Amino acid sequence: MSLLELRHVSKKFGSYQALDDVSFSVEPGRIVGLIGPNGAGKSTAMRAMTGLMRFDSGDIIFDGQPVKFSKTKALSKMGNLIEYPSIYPNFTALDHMKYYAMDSDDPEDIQELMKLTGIDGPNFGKRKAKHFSLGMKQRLGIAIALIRKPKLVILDEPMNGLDPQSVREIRSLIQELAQKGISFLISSHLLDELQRLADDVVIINKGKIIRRATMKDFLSEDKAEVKVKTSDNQAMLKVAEEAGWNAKLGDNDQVLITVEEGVNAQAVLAKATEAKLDVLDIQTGTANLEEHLLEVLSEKGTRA
Ligand SMILES: Nc1ncnc2c1ncn2[C@@H]1O[C@H](COP(=O)(O)OP(=O)(O)OP(=O)(O)O)[C@@H](O)[C@H]1O
Repeated sequence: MSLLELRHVSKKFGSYQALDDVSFSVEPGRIVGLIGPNGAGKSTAMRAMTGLMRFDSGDIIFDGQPVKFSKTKALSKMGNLIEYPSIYPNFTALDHMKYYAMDSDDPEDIQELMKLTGIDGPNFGKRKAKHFSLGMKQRLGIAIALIRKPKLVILDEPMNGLDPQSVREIRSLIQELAQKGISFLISSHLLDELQRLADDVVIINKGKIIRRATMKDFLSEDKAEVKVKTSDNQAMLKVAEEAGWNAKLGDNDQVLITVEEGVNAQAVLAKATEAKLDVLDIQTGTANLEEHLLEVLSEKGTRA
């Protein structure tokens, strides 16, 4: 059974359709990336599924129970960092943990949790939150979200504003927690990061889900391409088109040619040489998440 399931969820703000028949699920122990351009409806969907916002129609089921606006029993097993837990400037990390544990009927062992999330180290100690870096606050936020022993943690842009070292640390923390069986639903603009982290992707645009897949399947949908840079890319494009190949100009001053039978780097090189073009660079590869995502969004004619 899915841990979280959205079934045909819709939400309008006035006449604006922010969520339009949204359905997707999060399976136990999976890290799911919720991806979409600005204004796509990611935060709205996250707020609906945590009971922070009313939705107009459809169902949201979490851990076997319907999610309704206002607190429900189910929500105690959902940790969310959408609306940040208040961080009090004069509290230490331990003060925060004690304070939020009081709120819970069955809190996780605080010392254990502080160790697990790395907020028990010398950097934290007696230091007050007003002196924490963004990365430290993010760790503390995750630790607070875990106090209620959640089965699902929802993170809206968890890597925002973090330096590369903190991004790495938060990534390994999430992976470690997922291995312990906690599911994550994460929205992020840092697609490289999601590519490394997420098991599944859900793509939303203009309030509609346009794709649900495992990250592996989503990336492998993308066809391999020969990426070639020559002394005259317009001429190279013409050569490729005359050969009947599927080719286009790429963003990065390259000609991109889809690999298919008889079309590979060697064949491209041969054609370029025949046309007396200097090949400056040639490589074969698949697009990354960002490139493939842009392609999917434009395919649907909904690119924002
Ligand atoms: N309370 C609100 N009242 C009116 N419109 C809203 C409200 N909240 C969100 N919207 C609109 O709904 C749409 C979806 O917003 P949402 O914040 O869910 O997008 P998002 O995918 O999270 O975007 P971003 O990546 O920019 O955070 C936007 O057009 C936004 O302006």
